[in-house]
Amino acid sequence: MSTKIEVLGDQTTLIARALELILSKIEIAIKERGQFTIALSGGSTPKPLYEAISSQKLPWDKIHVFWGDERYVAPEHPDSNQLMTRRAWLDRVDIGPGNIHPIPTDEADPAMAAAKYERHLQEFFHSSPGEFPPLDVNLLGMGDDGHTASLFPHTEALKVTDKLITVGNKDANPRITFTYPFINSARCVIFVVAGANKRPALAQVFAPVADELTYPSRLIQPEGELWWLLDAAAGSDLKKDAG
Ligand SMILES: O=C1O[C@H](COP(=O)(O)O)[C@@H](O)[C@H](O)[C@H]1O
Repeated sequence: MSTKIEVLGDQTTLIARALELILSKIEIAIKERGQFTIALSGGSTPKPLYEAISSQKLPWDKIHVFWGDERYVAPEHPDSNQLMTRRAWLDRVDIGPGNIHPIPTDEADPAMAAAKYERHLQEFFHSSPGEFPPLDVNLLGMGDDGHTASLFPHTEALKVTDKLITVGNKDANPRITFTYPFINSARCVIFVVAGANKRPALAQVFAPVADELTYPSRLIQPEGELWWLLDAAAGSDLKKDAG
């Protein structure tokens, strides 16, 4: 694993750097493998990034978009990560429906939806149960409690290591989420984190010793590249080079 931490001045610089990095990964992936696969994060931080991506001229037919987590709500619900992404990015570009891979939220039981998305990923990547196929980029945010995707502190989802997708839990509300081993199988994981409220959790995520069940973002240790892109409000206490 190679870890790079970049502390950017403000949110505009942070988003510009995230865009630059993603564009470089798109170019490499399409050149080397003919397509680019990305899993997106939800929350508020990535919205301007998605807007910035939507203004690029890209080979949309070669780009496949997945989500790393989703609230268990209908796609038109204001809390839906899919809705936010569609409004900020996907509805603004000429990307075909076959390239958009939303997390299903219409099963009677969230566990059935998780299993359905897992099967969809296995079909897309031609992988077998137990295999962890690599996405080109897994974009992540981090909550001020140290959660990432919908891997919340001290929840059952943190124990799931034999699946790609599982059911997360936020204040007794189900969510669908990538498991941490699946996130770790990505070629490149990019955290984009902004705001002073993230500082205490970041200090624990980068501490030499801390509990992974309390700070789930510590579980993200991909074999490939790991990038932490932080604005100064979030990251000014951190050293820029983790080796
Ligand atoms: O709950 C969520 O929040 C995290 C962080 O969101 P942010 O608003 O602080 O940027 C996000 O990564 C995750 O996808 C989302 O479901």
